[in-house]
Amino acid sequence: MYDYIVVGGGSAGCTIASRLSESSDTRVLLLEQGSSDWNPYIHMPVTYYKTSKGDMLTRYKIEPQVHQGGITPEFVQGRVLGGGSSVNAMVYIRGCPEDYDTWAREGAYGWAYRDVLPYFRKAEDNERFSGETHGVGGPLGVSDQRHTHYLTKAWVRAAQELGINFNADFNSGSQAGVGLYQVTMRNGLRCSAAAAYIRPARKRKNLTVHTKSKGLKILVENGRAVGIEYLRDGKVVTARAEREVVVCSGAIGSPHLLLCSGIGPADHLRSVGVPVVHDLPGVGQNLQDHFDMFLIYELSGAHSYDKYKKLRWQAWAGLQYALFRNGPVTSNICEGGLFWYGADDDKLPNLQYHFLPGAGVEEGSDSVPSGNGCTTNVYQTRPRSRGTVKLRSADPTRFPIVDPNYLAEEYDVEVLAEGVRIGQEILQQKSMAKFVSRPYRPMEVIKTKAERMRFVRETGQGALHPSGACRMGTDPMAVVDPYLRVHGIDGLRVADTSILPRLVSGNTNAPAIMIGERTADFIRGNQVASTELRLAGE
Ligand SMILES: Cc1cc2nc3c(=O)[nH]c(=O)nc-3n(C[C@H](O)[C@H](O)[C@H](O)COP(=O)(O)OP(=O)(O)OC[C@H]3O[C@@H](n4cnc5c(N)ncnc54)[C@H](O)[C@@H]3O)c2cc1C
Repeated sequence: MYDYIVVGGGSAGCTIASRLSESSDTRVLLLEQGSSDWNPYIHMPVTYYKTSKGDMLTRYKIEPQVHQGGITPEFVQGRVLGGGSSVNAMVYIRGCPEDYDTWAREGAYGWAYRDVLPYFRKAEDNERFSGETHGVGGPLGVSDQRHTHYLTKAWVRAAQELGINFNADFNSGSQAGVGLYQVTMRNGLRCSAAAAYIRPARKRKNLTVHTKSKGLKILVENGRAVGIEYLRDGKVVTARAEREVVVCSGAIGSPHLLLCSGIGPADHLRSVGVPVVHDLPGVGQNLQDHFDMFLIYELSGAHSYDKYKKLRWQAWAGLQYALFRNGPVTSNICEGGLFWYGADDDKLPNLQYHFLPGAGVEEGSDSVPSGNGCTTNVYQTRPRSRGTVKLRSADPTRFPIVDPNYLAEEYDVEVLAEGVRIGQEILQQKSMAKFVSRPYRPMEVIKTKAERMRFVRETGQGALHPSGACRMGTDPMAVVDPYLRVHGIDGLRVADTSILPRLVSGNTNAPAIMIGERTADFIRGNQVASTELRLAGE
């Protein structure tokens, strides 16, 4: 018997399990379907792209995308202790203050920027920044890049040559501008949620971590979650929770687990033969994701990390890392960042760029024929398109039907087309022009908006930031309330990126960890920090 069962050992789940187990009289079970994070490719920053080989990712087969001519782009999620934070590109971004203020205005009371900022700071151990916006001494190492490629610096200069301001801190509350990302690393190693939160807690007798353990069904008795049925070593076992079950199975895993447990839209559950435990129409709705465009270039020489594909360069970089813990092995590759404006009707930057001095690094992106390339990717930070997660079958070991419904809104295509235009212009500036021999994807500088829009529809793919399918709020379609308690079921919370009412303007790992910190505080009754939190009827 446990007090709390946390289902899913990703960014949010590791944070919650660690925080709850700080009280030695609290018994916590953390279940993770993937393996433990033993693989060295997780921890050496530059090898993060290698985590995509093997079984550290769940590869969802998404539905044919109606607004992309029926193609089915890649859609992966972390499947290992640490979840996304163990396989991601380590870019540390929180979104902008207005994201959270919008959540609060729309019914996620108590989640305004001033409410969430203390939790970003609580998590953070920033190497360079301190003060009102940043935290020092928290579990999550946030560092400057130990190695920045000269091509990235050239790209940062090129953006400035186009009239874009330099921004030294994208998390200051003002995103606009170009600069270098801070990264979730400590001492030249990845600082995943598992490394930051679980590793220091592993010795606690009151924390049990079961990897290779997949939650199949939340057990509900008399309207209260009392435990979980899960698969371990080929056997179905049951664990009971005296206080709460906290679902942290990620943007797809969490709605999937609720649906398999009979918590979701009643008609849909019946249609696949799942007995209805609680009719909650919003489960699986409101799925959103950033949508990435890749601009790939051939370089005139070995001016990028691509040269490290050769063994002799790898040996050299490996030696530098072994001796000094610095050099190219410490790069997260997504080094350069830019937030900029893609629509006249939006006062805030709504485009985010990542610059990679290399090609073919990210899921689904191409390398170049000469072997020496670089990549700019750009997504719209606040997409309007919405998709769904539904059950294919009542069998919880089968993948759900995931339809992100990318580009359903024409507005999204237009913003992205503008993103492509600006991205190509940056590469034409003098600081970059001297390194670039030709555009590779697309094959030329696109001249018209119509062609850019076609390029967006034909070549874009999800940016691996799915969110929103267990939306927080106080209206009938909301799945969890602002304390992240599932509406209508006692003793059950959902806490991860699936609760986002709207995607944040940027990468999603830091927000997931913030949600984890906040949830642990809610559970422990420390709700005073959110003075504005008022629930309808309370
Ligand atoms: C390749 C990649 C690159 C990315 N790059 C960045 C980046 O650079 N910066 C950034 O901020 N964000 C990035 N992201 C996104 C970010 O890492 C995720 O959004 C974030 O980690 C999500 O946290 P979470 O807690 O919501 O879910 P996750 O971290 O996905 O955790 C969910 C966990 O639950 C487990 N699980 C699922 N179902 C079950 C079940 N039934 N039983 C038990 N366990 C289950 C999963 O295996 C997983 O470990 C990236 C994501 C990916 C995949």
